[in-house]
Amino acid sequence: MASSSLHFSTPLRSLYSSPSLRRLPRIPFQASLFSPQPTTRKTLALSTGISGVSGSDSGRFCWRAKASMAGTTTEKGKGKVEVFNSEEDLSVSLAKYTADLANKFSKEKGSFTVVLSGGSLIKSLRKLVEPPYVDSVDWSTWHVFWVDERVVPKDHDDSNYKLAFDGFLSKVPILPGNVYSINDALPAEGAADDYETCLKHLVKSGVISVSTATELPKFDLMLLGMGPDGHVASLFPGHPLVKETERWVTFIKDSPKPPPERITFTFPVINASAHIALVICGAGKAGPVHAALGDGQNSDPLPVQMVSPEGELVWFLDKDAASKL
Ligand SMILES: O=C1O[C@H](COP(=O)(O)O)[C@@H](O)[C@H](O)[C@H]1O
Repeated sequence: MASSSLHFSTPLRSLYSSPSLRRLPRIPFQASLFSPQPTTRKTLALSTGISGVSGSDSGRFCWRAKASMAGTTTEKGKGKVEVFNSEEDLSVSLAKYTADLANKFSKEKGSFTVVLSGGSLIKSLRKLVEPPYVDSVDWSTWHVFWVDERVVPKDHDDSNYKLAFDGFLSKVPILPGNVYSINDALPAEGAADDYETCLKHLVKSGVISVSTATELPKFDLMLLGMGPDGHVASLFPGHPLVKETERWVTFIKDSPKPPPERITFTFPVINASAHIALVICGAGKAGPVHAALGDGQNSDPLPVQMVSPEGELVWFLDKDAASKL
């Protein structure tokens, strides 16, 4: 198959050349991150020292949209929400969440498929490449994908691959052949086609699970960021691509956020996921967070409001991002 993984022309590519597809990745944990906590207000409850969570998580708050509901689950479709005192606390918890899921899936099926975003998410993954996880995770089972990528060379500063490589992938022993980056030698449309073909091959070979409900690829975990305008992946508010239902991977040439040319997973694929972590920090993102998790309704939902996985949705928010809740 002519996968983008075969086309490593930059120095970085040589690190990940693969006999078959273009890949790279690896992790473990799972658990009761969201053990029931007493709430003190009807719509917003903050508590610390959640049972079953390590001391390093002591800065985490537990927020529930509906205090009347049992457990920590928010309103149907909105997922579980965790609010942290700081981005530092969030990154500690995100590392444990990711590592535990990797461990669970690796034990169950011998592999862990994880999808990365670009942007600030990669910095928030930094605890995963530190002890204890850097040594305890079985990185050999990891398969790494990107929910979106900018159509630039892999060694370009705008490349989501480069961002992930520099901040994460270069620090852990994920197998180069298990890292699936886009073919940066192709134009946007070709790169999207190529990546979709790559996914289809991996579904056929059993590397990526399949949703029995939709027959779409079902990734074990998607780690999504969100822009200040409420975009996720490269699906922007008001852009027709948010309504794409046929393609698994598509392209955009008029991204409102530079660079203009990108490829992106579509919502049907995003929402077929077994787990999605929405990782959002900063006061500049409080508006879209409020639109998604507050009590109000908007007739034209932001892309972040269209994230609704088959499986579990968990919001990892710092207190600034949650400040309007
Ligand atoms: O352009 C992009 O932006 C979003 C959000 O980035 P952030 O820096 O505001 O967290 C990111 O999730 C996406 O992958 C990226 O291509």
